[in-house]
Amino acid sequence: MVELQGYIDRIVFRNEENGYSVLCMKEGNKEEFLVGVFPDVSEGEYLTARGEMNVHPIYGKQLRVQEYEFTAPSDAASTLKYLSSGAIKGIGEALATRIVKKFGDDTFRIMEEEPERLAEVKGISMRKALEISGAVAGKRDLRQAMLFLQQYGITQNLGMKIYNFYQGRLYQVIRENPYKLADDIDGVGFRIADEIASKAGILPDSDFRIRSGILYVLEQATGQGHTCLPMDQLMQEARRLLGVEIDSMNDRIMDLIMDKKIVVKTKEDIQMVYSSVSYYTELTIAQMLKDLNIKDTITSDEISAKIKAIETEQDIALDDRQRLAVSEAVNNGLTIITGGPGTGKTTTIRTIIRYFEKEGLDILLAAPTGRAAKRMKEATGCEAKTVHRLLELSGMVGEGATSFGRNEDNPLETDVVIIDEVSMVDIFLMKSLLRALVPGMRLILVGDVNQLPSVGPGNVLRDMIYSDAFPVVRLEKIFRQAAESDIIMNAHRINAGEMVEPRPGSRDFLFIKRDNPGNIIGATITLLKDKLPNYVNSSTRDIQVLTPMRKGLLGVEQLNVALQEALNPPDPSKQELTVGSFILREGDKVMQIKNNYQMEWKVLNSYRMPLDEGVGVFNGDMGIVREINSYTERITVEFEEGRRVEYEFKQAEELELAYAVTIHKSQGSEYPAVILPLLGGPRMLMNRNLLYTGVTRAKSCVCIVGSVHTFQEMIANEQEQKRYSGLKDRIKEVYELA
Ligand SMILES: Nc1ncnc2c1ncn2[C@@H]1O[C@H](COP(=O)(O)OP(=O)(O)OP(=O)(O)O)[C@@H](O)[C@H]1O
Repeated sequence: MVELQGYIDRIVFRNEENGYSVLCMKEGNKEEFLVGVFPDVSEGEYLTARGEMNVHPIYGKQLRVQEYEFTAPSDAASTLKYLSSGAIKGIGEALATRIVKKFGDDTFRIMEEEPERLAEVKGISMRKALEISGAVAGKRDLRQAMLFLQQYGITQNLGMKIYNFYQGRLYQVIRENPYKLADDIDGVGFRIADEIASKAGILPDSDFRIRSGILYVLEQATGQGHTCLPMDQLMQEARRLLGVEIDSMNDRIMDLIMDKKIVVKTKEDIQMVYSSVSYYTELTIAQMLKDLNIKDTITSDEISAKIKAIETEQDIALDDRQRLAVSEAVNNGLTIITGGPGTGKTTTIRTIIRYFEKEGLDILLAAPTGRAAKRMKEATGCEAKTVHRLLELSGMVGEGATSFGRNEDNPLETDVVIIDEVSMVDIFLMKSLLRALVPGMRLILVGDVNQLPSVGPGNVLRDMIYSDAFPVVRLEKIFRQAAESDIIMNAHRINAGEMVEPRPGSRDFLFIKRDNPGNIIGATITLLKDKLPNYVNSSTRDIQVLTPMRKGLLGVEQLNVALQEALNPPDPSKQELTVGSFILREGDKVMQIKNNYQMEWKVLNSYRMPLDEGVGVFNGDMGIVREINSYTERITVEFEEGRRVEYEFKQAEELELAYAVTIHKSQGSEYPAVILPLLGGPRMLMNRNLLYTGVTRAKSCVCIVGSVHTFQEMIANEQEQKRYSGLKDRIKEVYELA
C-alpha cells in the first residue's frame, strides 16, 4: 500500500451520483492523481490517502485509493484555500477572504465550535452564520459516518448509499439490526449484512438474523425462478445458511407472516411459503385474467364465413385447429395458443391480425425480447415492440415495482393485444401487461409451453394452461414445408422422447462426433470461424454457441475464455478491463445478465446524433463492446438495433462474455446457426426440455459437437428442474375451481 499526502488542487472528474472522482493532489510542486470514490472531498482540503499505485497507459501514474482521511486546515493560508473552493455551501471566495482575515489560523475551530461568531464578519447575518454552521456540520456528519462505516469494512460507495438513506439513524441501524440494510439498500444482501452484523457483535441466533436469513433463502429461490418453496425445503436451506436449529426458526416464520413479509398456503398437505411480493403478484394476475376472460357472442357461422374469406384472399387453407384458434381469439377476451416449432403459430397470428383489421379494430403486437419482437414484425409485416416498450417503461425503480407509462390509469389504447413467445414472460411482466389492459380488450397469448420457463420468477404460460380456466388451442400439426426441416422434425421427436439418430446427409441438423473437451472446443472454433458463416450466410458473430452448463471445461465460463482467445485475441489497439474472473476487451460479444430498468440507451446516426432513445437493458440482451474508456471509466456496448449503452466500470459486473451462453439464457432468441457442445454433465440439468429449447433456437442449422450418447441421454431424461409457482392455484381459487 502506498500513502500520499497533500492538498487537493482540483477535481478532474466527478460523477455526482456515486462520488466516483479523479483528483489532482499537490504537495509542493509535485502533482499526483488519485482515483476512487470521494463523495465528500473538496478542492483545497488536505488529505492522507492510501491505496495501490497503478500506471494507466494514457494518463500515467495514479493512486487507486482504498482509504483516506482528512486533516482539518490548520493555518490561515490553507483555510483560505479550502473555503475559497466552494467546499462549504454559502461561502465564496470574497466571503472566505473576509472570514479568514478576521479569525486567521483559528478560523476552522471557530466554524466548528463557535459558528455564531461568524456573524462578527461584515456581511454575515446571524441567519447566514447558522446556515454556514449547518453546512459545516453536514460535512462533518458525513465524514464521521464514513469513518464509522469503514470499521465494518463498508466501502465508500456503499457507505454513501447507507448515509443517504438513514442519515443520523445509521449508527443505530448498524449496531442494533444491520439486517435492515438488506431490506432498504439496493446492493446489500443477506451476506453483506451478515458480515457487518458479525463485526457489530450480533449473535448468530438473534431474531433479526434468522428472519433475514429466511427471507434471503426465499429471495434466492425467486432468483432461480420459484415464486414459493415448500416449508421443509425452506427450513433446511435456512438452517444450512444460518447454522441454527429449525426449532428456533418456527417463531420467526410466525413473525414474518404477522409482518406480512411472507404468505403460507397449504397445497395437498404441503405448506408452501411465498414472499408477499410473489404471492400478491400471482394473485393479482389471477384476478385480472379472470376480469379479462369474457366471452363474446358472435355466432360461429359468422366467424367461419369471415375466416373463409381471408383464406381465399390470402390463398391458404388453415387446418381445423388453426381455424379454432382464430375463432377463439375473435370470441374471447383471453385466448392462449400454444404449439411447437413449425406448427403454424405465425400463420395463425397473421390470420387473426387480418380478421381484426377487416373489423376495423386496433391491434398491438409485442414479444418479451427485442429479437422475438423483430421476428414477429418480419413474420407479420406489422409493427411489433418489446413488451417493455409497449408498456412505455419509464426507468424507475426495480423488479416488482417497475414503473410503466401504461397502467390502470393510462391503459393501452387498442382493441387487441397479441403477445408472442409468452413462455418467457415472468410474473412481474405479466402483471404489468395486465395492468395496462381493460376488460373488453382482447388478449391473445402465443407461445410454446414446452420451452423452458421464463428466466424471471413464475411459470406463467404453463400455469395458465393447466388451470383449465381459459380457452387454450394447441397446434400440433407440422406443416409440409416445416416437415422438410430436420431441426423442426427432430425438435418434435426430442419433445416426444423419441430417439434421434444423427442422419449423415442432413442439411440442417449436423452431428460432429468428438470425445474430449479439447477436440470439441477445436471443432467449435473451426465451425465458427470457417465453416458455418458461409453455410448459413451469416457472420461469426451471429452464430451462437449454447451450452447447458456454467461450470466445467464445456461450461459457459471456460468456453468463453477459449472462444475469446480465438475470435477476439489481445491486440495493442484494443482496450481491456478485468471484470471479476474475466477480461473484457473492445470487440467482445457480451450479454447483460440482469434487468436494469434505469439504464439509458441511444441509437445514433452516422453524425452521432440521436435517432432514438429510451431506458432499460434486460437479462439476456446481447451486444458488442465498442469502447472501453479508462479515463471516464466507462464501457460503451452496442446492443441490437444499434442501441448504445454506457456502463460505468463498476457496473461491468452486469455484463458477461457471450461467445457461449447457457441454453437458459437463450430462450426466445433465434440464431441463424447454433452450436451445442455436449459431453456429459449433471443429470438434473441434462434433460429433454433443455435440449429441446437449445435445438429450437436455430433457424437454419444446428451443429451438435460431442457425444451421441450424451445427446440421447438428454432425450431420455424427462426429469425437469422443478419450478415452484402458485399462479395455477390462484387462478383456480379465483374461479372457485380449487
Ligand atoms: N395451414 C397451413 N397450410 C400449409 N402450410 C402452412 C399452414 N400453416 C403454416 N404453414 C407453413 O408451415 C410453416 C410453419 O408455419 P409458421 O411459421 O406459421 O409456424 P410457427 O409455429 O410460427 O413456427 P416457429 O415457431 O418455428 O416460427 C411455414 O412454412 C408455413 O407457411
